[in-house]
Amino acid sequence: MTAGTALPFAETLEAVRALVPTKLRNPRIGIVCGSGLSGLAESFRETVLVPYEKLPGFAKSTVPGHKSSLAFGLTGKGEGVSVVAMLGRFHPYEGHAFPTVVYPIRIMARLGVKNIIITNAAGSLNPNIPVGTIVVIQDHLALPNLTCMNPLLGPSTSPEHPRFLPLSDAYSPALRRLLFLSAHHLALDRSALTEGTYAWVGGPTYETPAEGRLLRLAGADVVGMSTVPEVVVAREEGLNIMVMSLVTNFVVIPDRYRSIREEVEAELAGNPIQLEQAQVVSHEEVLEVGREKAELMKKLVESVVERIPTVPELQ
Ligand SMILES: O=P(O)(O)O[C@H]1O[C@H](CO)[C@@H](O)[C@H]1O
Ligand SMILES: Nc1nc2[nH]cnc2c(=O)[nH]1
Repeated sequence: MTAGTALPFAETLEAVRALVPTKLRNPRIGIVCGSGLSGLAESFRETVLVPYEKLPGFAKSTVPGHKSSLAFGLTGKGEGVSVVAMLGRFHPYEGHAFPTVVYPIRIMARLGVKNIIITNAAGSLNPNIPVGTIVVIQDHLALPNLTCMNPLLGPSTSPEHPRFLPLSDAYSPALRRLLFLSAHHLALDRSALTEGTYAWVGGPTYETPAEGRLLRLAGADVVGMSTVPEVVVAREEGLNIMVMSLVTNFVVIPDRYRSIREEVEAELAGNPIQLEQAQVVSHEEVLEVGREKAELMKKLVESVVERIPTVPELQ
């Protein structure tokens, strides 16, 4: 789908009606599983998996660590809470146009979702936020949005949606509060969960040291290649939003560059030196940390989901 193409909402909703039992098809809570985090839906009960290929308007996720299905199910104690999870998302760098990237969010909203928990894997730009930390996002910095790469570009999708959407209040304080309460009830170490700002970049290349430094200087704590288009559209659809970034690696920002000139001059002077080699990040490393922290992320998400029905402003 490209900007301006009519979106096949009616067909997608009809497919959900045909494939998902009544009890599960109008969830109030949506979850987006980031790289390596599809396990967030493993503890759902009565799960019905709907492959994206059966949903008109959906693409296929091509990134390792992203499955391509919606999982409908129940979570929490007693009767349980009805939820839907995206096992795999679409990123612009895969070649998907913005309307495709955010289409599942618009579908969730039309199914009845009011609260959305978006997860991702991200690189840390902040020396005080080590690998393995979960960062609840308080704000974002989206260089693409500032340069005419905004998911809301193009004709308005509906007269009900504001053309000029404010984003200063995008991240729900009530949901974030539930996350910290959950961390307390799960007796999580205080250092396991922190607050920060997410920088969205296009990818698929990881940052150069200079780019990492720029984002850090601009106030970002973590960086990734997803999430912000989903947040923007979820906000346009009127959803309450919480974003949890799992830090899977450090973005390499050396204090100083390795100087080849110094090395050559030292060698010529008979005192060879070898300065530190630059480190590099890999998607395998990203997925590995996702596996290590999957259980903790799942417990936190479950605990937040269970508490949402108790908060009047989230209904
Ligand atoms: O943001 P998610 O989808 O979790 O994935 C993150 O991990 C991938 C890079 O390793 C990128 O897609 C980045 O955005
Ligand atoms: N842009 C970006 N995305 C990531 N996703 C996981 N780690 C990273 C990273 O270091 N940079």
